[in-house]
Amino acid sequence: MKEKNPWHRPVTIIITVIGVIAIVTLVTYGIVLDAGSSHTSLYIYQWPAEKDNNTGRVEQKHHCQVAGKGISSYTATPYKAGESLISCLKEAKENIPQKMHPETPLYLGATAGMRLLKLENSSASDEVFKAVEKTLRGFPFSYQGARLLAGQEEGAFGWVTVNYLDDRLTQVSMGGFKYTSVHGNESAKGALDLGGASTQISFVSDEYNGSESPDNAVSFRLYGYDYTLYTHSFLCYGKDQALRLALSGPTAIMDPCFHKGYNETKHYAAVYDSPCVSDQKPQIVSETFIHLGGGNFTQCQEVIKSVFNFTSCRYSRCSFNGIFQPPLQGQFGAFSAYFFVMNFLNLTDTSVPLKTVMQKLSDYCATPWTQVCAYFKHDIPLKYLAEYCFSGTYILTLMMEGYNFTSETYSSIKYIQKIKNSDAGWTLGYMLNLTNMIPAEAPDSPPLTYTSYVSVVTVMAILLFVIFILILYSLWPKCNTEPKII
Ligand SMILES: O=c1ccn([C@@H]2O[C@H](COP(=O)(O)OP(=O)(O)O)[C@@H](O)[C@H]2O)c(=O)[nH]1
Repeated sequence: MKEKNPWHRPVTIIITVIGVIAIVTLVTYGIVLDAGSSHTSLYIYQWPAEKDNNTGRVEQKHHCQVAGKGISSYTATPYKAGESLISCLKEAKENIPQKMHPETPLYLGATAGMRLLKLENSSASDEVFKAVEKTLRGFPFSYQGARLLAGQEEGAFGWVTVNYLDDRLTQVSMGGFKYTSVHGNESAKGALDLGGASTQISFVSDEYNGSESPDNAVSFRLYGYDYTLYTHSFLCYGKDQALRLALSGPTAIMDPCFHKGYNETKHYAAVYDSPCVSDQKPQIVSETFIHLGGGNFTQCQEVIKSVFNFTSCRYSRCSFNGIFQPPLQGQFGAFSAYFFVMNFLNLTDTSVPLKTVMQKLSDYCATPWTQVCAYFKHDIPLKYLAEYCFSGTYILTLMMEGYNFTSETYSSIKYIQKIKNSDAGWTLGYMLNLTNMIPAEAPDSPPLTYTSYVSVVTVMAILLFVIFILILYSLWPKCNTEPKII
């Protein structure tokens, strides 16, 4: 009889061990599309399958930016809103193993652009949603719906994302000794989100329990702690709509928020075709106007202040437009356009005194347009480049005048784009909520990141393998052993 190859057994063991690793490191995926006013982004999240529903740390695996404008811009040709998503959905197919496609939840949430479209033309908004749904259903994922997020949800889920990624929600227990690392109101971080059409502020305050202005309250129980979050979304106060608010009115032509030398002929329709400003359209025959830059930060601040209403407040305290806001508390993470703008302006360092930040922005606004263009035109589209003086001034005015930050509390704000490789924004919080991934009660074991989890499993598997080999070696029949004659 042919003698068995002695290497068969180790090979079998290696294959078994690899198989075990493959099973225990199975990954679950989720996809969320953020259909914003200016553009749509697709995010793929991943987490260890076996930690589903527990403390498994969800991480962003992939981000795809849909080409073109936001879905709300396709009112004339709604099917194109659906088609615009195809290339990112194809990318998602490539980034998620095929066998996982049917169990990968797919969500789309639309924000302020679609809120405005719904106000303006509800049937057009329905058509866009239908087109988008048709495309999403055509992909092999588990379609979970395309819907309009309320401003309050956008704010609250942004807050959940920031605090989840920052590990500010969990209670850690180690070696039987349970201690609270960071938790509750004292250490939760506020969230400031600036979009194109709306802006959100969300934070917990010891002085807010939801009894005053209950519409601003969202309550959660997360990892054993109760939170009553204050949140408000200001529709029309995203940076693109705020620019329209600032441009509208008789003083629009010489604009201090644009650089000196900026001179563009623009259509009135492009400014006024939004429900945020449509009632302010001037009664003039001309279709166009000349937009001239004045490059003056102080005057720009005055123009921007005029888009906020500080006169009426029926609560104990307000931010602006008669909206209640409790006293600011703790640290804040400012993301989305807050980051894009301040990063471009090189002003993300909030340890720099506010006075210096304002001086730098003032110098930037005073830079002639020809000089700005010559310096940046190869890297940044001119339309965006022209708006950074306005956007930076808007951000500082919104924070200081609108939300009541002071030169002392300005340093409590951190401009952030990503936390641990995941983008800050509402999408992760939305998915965590819909997949019930954050337990109401505290878990027993400390959470591991996916990478640490895989590392631990791999080290354990290698150890097991080494032990197997050692046992095998000790039991292996020794070929050179002399046969004993009894
Ligand atoms: O690299 C970028 C990407 C976006 N934006 C701006 O950030 C805002 C993002 O708005 P979005 O459409 O995401 O949000 P929504 O209005 O729906 O809240 C828009 O003003 C964009 O022009 C930017 O300045 N730089």
